[in-house]
Amino acid sequence: MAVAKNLSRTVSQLLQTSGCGCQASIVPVRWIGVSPRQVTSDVSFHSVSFSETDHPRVLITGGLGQLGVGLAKLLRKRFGKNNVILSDIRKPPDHVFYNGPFIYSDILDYKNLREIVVNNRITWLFHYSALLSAIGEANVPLARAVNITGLHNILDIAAEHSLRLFVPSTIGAFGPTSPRNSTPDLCIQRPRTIYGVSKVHAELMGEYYHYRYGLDFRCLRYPGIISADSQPGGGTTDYAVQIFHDAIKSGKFQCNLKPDTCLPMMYIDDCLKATLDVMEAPAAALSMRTYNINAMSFSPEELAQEVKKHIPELQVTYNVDAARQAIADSWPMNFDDSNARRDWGWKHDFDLSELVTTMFNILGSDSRVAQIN
Ligand SMILES: NC(=O)c1ccc[n+]([C@@H]2O[C@H](COP(=O)([O-])OP(=O)(O)OC[C@H]3O[C@@H](n4cnc5c(N)ncnc54)[C@H](O)[C@@H]3O)[C@@H](O)[C@H]2O)c1
Ligand SMILES: C[C@@H](O)[C@H](N)C(=O)O
Repeated sequence: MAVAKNLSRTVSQLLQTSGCGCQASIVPVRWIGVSPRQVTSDVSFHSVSFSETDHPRVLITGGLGQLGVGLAKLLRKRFGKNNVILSDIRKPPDHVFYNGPFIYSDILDYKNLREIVVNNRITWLFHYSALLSAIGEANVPLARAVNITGLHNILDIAAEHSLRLFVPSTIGAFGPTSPRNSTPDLCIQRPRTIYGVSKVHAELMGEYYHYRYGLDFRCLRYPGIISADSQPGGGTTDYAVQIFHDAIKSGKFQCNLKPDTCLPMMYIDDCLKATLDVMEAPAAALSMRTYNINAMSFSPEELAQEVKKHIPELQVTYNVDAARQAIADSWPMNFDDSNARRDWGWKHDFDLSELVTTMFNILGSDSRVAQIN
């Protein structure tokens, strides 16, 4: 009886304790032995710390996708080139390899991850590795491994080494039973894709580690992100990037979503700015650990109208992909990001017309360069 009472007191204390009050001694440490390439025994695994005046030492996983290279550029400007390490399982192109530290890292290899964090004295981790919505449905076992098992590795490493951890979530973490117009931070989340399920899992696990072990977990739910100099990696919102490339190349675009499919979207600079801002926000400002962020919502039809202001001869046709359409129909149409705006001052800079003009400024100058060469 006494044991049961003690146990229930301990559990309720844990549930009430804020993340910051947790003890390091209860951090889950996986003992997996020492790899031959690992650091020598006189180095303390728990010596990594940085004061507010130091720059963080950053690792980005899955850094060669649509968002990672841009994030590394932004963080290197702020914290110094050598303080930001990009990693991925793919071979980096020259312009990435020669522009700052790059390292091979498979997030499914726990030992290797730990070695990288220890040897490089990492203090902040941005976890970008994932299989996105459409490609995840095409390979569920791989998506489950990368998005769920990989995340478990990241969480344990981050808790063990007291890292500040950023994990992006997505509009895809909501489903057909969530309010779609608009979708608040806290509401029912029953996504129907492995991508969405894995992202809800990431949100909940990150928050659990925060309250249970004091992990400094920070998470933003990104809308569909639009960028000019990096290609999307197999998502449902990819059409909104492809239209620019096809408009410039051929003046024709075949859209795989219905013309009136409205989804939240954002220009990459806003997305990366929000990511850095939430990581730099004082912990006391964060009333939650997972926030929606938003900039605009539009449909393919509305985007095409805006693109035609720059390329009036553009011809758009629709050849709907049933799988992608079903995903899009289950996602938010509008995203309520009022908590992020209130708590840490989130504010987007790009609306639809600025986004389209910026895309053509970048892609237009690129294509002119290509023609000259
Ligand atoms: N791009 C968007 O519109 C968008 C929107 C919402 C959320 N997000 C999230 O932001 C993050 C980055 O998105 P992105 O668009 O750059 O994704 P992406 O698909 O373009 O890139 C993901 C990267 O993960 C890497 N990867 C795959 N398996 C790996 C493994 N085992 N180990 C290490 N790396 C591995 C891939 O090689 C790839 O470079 C993802 O978590 C994604 O869910 C993106
Ligand atoms: C929305 C986002 O998570 C991604 N661009 C996808 O479509 O899968």
